[in-house]
Amino acid sequence: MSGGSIAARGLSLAYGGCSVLDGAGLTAFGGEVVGVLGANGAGKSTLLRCLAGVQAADAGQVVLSGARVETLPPRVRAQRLGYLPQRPRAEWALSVTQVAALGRLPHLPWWQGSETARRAPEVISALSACHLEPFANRPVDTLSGGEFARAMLARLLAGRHDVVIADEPVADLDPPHAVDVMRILASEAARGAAVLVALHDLALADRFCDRVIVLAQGRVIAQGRPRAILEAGVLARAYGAPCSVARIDGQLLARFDGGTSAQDGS
Ligand SMILES: Nc1ncnc2c1ncn2[C@@H]1O[C@H](COP(=O)(O)OP(=O)(O)OP(=O)(O)O)[C@@H](O)[C@H]1O
Repeated sequence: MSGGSIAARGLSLAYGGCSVLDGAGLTAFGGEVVGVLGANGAGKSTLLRCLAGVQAADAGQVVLSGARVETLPPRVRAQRLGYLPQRPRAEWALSVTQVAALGRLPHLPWWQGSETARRAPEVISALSACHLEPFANRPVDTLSGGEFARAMLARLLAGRHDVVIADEPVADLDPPHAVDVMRILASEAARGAAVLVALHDLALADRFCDRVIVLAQGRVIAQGRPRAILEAGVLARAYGAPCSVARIDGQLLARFDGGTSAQDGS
């Protein structure tokens, strides 16, 4: 195992005096999938952006495999840490293979261009893992929402990072593809990566995460093994709604007042 890790300590951030992160901290070690949960606006994406080094916090530290993230040269950081934002965009109509190959560029010397990256075994296996072979030559701006999300995941996987951060990677996916993506993230952890994933699907979090971290109003209100944390009291606090929790045939069912969120995908 590569043994990457990422830790945040005391991250705070405010927009115009309005606190978004309030002393948030977490650690993810190589070999584990850590789910980041919380209501809309709880601060999940902001926390993950700070961890990825694409946004600076007002206070606090991020340590990537033992080094303060801001001290790492951008290329080294890009080699060690892969980040999939919540709503990734493609600015050009590159093919799916070209997009996946972008994930290899930090690992290649400057004189080897995108042609080398496109042929890299990491790119080919990432396309295969994301079931993208039929789309390999398609411009990404012709893909459906879920196909596009998988192409962006392939770019992330092609980087073979020590730390993988994915912000709601299953949001656009049908249930079987959502399960596939969680299995892929679990296999990233199995090869030694520390995986952090923001999720709204509580059943997938319960099934695939080794630990979960629950955010509310920019603070970590609970963390631990899913079976211990995903219970009615914590979820009601996190989502601000009465909640009951059952496990039927091992699958988590979280029912919120006003509707049932029969979490899909198991
Ligand atoms: N640039 C900004 N200016 C002002 N407020 C912002 C800005 N970016 C984020 N926020 C606010 O910060 C809070 C946290 O946003 P964030 O995107 O981190 O939440 P989230 O937990 O990822 O939510 P969701 O589940 O809806 O994706 C929200 O209330 C959001 O409106």
